[in-house]
Amino acid sequence: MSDSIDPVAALGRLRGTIDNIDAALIFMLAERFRATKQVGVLKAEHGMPPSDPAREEHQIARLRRLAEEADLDPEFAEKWFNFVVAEVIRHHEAAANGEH
Ligand SMILES: C=C(O[C@@H]1C=C(C(=O)O)C=C[C@H]1O)C(=O)O
Repeated sequence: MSDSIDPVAALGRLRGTIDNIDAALIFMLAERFRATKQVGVLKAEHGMPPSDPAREEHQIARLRRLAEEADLDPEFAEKWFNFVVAEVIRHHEAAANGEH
């Protein structure tokens, strides 16, 4: 019966799950940036442009498909991707300017 649920305990359990997911996201983002920073160095060393719009277009299409499958708003998935890529490009430009 829902009356027998302790709402404070339920909130605590859900927040524990949220905190674990937030921690996993931070670790995954750190790994992603570790990889993209290496891409930035590679591009800087070989005179390649920081951004690759064709690659990004493919990634966005793929992420939107995955988001739909996962019942996540594809618009949000695209916004998240563009937010992360903007930071990646900033790193790549810094690497190209010898700031790494
Ligand atoms: C990491 C790269 O550089 C940029 C950043 C991307 C990303 O963060 O996924 C994708 C394409 C590029 O605009 C790459 O070219 O693979």
